[in-house]
Amino acid sequence: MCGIVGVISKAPVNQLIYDALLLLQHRGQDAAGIVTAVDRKFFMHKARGMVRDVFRTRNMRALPGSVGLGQVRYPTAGNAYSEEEAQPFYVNAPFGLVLVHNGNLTNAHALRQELFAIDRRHINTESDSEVLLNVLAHELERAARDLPLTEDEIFKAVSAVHRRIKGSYAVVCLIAGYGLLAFRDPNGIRPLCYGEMEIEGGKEVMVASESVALEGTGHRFVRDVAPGEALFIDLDGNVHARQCAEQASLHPCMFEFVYLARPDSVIDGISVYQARLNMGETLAQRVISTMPPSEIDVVIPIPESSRPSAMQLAQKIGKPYREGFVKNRYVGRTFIMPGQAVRKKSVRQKLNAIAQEFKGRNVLLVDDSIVRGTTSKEIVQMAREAGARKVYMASAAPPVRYPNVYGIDMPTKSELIAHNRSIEEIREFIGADALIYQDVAAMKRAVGALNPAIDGFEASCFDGCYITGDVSAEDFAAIATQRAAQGDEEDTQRSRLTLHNTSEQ
Ligand SMILES: O=P(O)(O)OC[C@H]1O[C@H](OP(=O)(O)OP(=O)(O)O)[C@H](O)[C@@H]1O
Ligand SMILES: NC(=O)CC[C@H](N)C(=O)O
Ligand SMILES: [Mg+2]
Repeated sequence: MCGIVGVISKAPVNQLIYDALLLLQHRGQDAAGIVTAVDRKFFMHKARGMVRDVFRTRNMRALPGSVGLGQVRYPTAGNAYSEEEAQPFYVNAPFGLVLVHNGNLTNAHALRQELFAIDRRHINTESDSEVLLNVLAHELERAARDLPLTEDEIFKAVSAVHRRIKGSYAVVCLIAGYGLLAFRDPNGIRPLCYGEMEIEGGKEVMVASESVALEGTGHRFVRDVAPGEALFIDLDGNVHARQCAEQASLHPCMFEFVYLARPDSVIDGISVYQARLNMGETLAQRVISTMPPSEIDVVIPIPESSRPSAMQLAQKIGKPYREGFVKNRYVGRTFIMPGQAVRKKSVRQKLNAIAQEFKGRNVLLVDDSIVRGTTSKEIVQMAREAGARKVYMASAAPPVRYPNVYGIDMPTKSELIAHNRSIEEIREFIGADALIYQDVAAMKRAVGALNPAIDGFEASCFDGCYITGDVSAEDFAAIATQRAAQGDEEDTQRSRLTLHNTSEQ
C-alpha cells in the first residue's frame, strides 16, 4: 500500500507535503518522494527509506513552490531496492507530468508491450506506476488540441485511461503550469479524498489517501473522490470534478479496514476504528460459539492494529483485556516489509512479552489478520515461553486464502498460510491450542453496516472474487512472476539507469 498526497496552495508546500507523508507513513516504509513546482519547473527529491530519513534539511530547501505532490511507497510491482522506482515518476511530454500512484495494475505487462509497440514509449523500470504515467501522458497528448490545455481535454484523457488500464489506482498528477489532477479507479478500490483550508490570499486544496493526512495538517475534509471520478484543481485552487468512467461502483478494499489504514481515518464514510470494533464484536460471537468463555482468563491484543477488535471482543465475552506484548515503537510494520527473512526477524525485535500477564493463564491472543503466519507463529511461542497455560488465537479477519492483485503485496497463493490448509492445519502450524477465525459474510455485514451507500467490498483475498472481473490466468502469472524475480539489492542498483534521481550522490 502506498500513501499519496497532492497540494495546490499560495504558500510554500514542501513542509506541508512532508507532514502529510509522515501521517501516511504506515502505508509505505520503503521509499518516499516529493515533487514541487515553480511555474513550469519541477523540483524532485526521492529515495529509499522512511520519510524522516529521506528528507534532510538541504533536500527540503531544494523543494520550492506552492504546488506539489508526494508518496510513501510499499512496492507491489518492481521491487523495494530500486531508487528509480520510488515515486513520483516524471515524463517531459506532454506539458511535463509528475505522478504518484497507490494501487496495482493487473494488465501492466500487456500495457508495457503496447506502449512500446504502438505508442512508441519507453518504460525504464518494472514499476506499474511508470506504465500508468505513460498511458496518461499518451492519452493527454491525444486529447490536447490548441493551447491552453482545457479541463474537457484533461477529463477526456482520464476517460481514455480508465478504458485502457485495469486493476486498482488512486492517482495524483501534476501538470506543469496547469494544476493537479486526481482520479480513482472505477471500483473505488483504493482510497482518495480531498480537503480545503482558507489561507492568506486564497484557498489551499489537499488530496490524500486518508483523511488523517487532511486532519493532521489542518484541512477540512470535503469528501472522498468518487469511484471513476476525476478532480482537476487549477492553480487558483478551484476544484473541477467529473465522472470519467462509463460504469462505476463503490467497492473499497476490505484490507484497508482490517489492517492498512490508520484507525483515526474515515474512508468512504466508514470510520476505520469503528470497523475494527465491529469486527471484534462479530469475532466475539464466533469465540462464544466455539468455546465457553470460562476457559479464557484474559484477552491480549497483538499490537498494533488488532487493538480495537481485541478490546471490543474482550468486553463482549466479559473477560479482562490486558496489554501482554509491548511494541518497540522504533520498528516499523512487519507485514509491509520486503522479504520474509526480515519480516520474521522483525517480529521478535518488535514485540516483547510481559511475563506476568501470561504466567499460568489461558490467554486468547487476538490479531487483526493472519496472512503468512509469521507473526502468529512467533507470538504463540512467545506466549508459551512467558508461561501461558493455554494459548488460543483469534483473527478479526477471515482466513487469507487468495492472492491480492490490487495493491497488497501477497501475489502468490503459496505464501499464504491459509491457502490449501484447513483451520486445524493452520492451528497446528502456528502451534496454538485453538484457532478461531472471523467469518467472511459476518465481516462484510459488520463493516458494511457503517455505510449502506457502499455497493460492496473488494475482499478477494478472503473470498476469491476479483471485483474488476477481468484478471486472467496470464495476469495472475505475470504479477506473481514479476514479484518473484525481484533480484537482490546489489543486482538492482547495478541494473538501473538513474534518470531522475536527486538523492545524495
Ligand atoms: O501473518 P503475517 O504474515 O505475520 O501478517 C499479519 C500480521 O502483520 C500485521 O502486523 P504489522 O506488524 O505489519 O503491523 P501492526 O503493528 O500495525 O499490527 C498484522 O497486523 C498482523 O499482525
Ligand atoms: N502499494 C502501492 O500502492 C504500490 C504502487 C505501485 N504498484 C508500486 O509498486 O510502486
Ligand atoms: Mg500486527
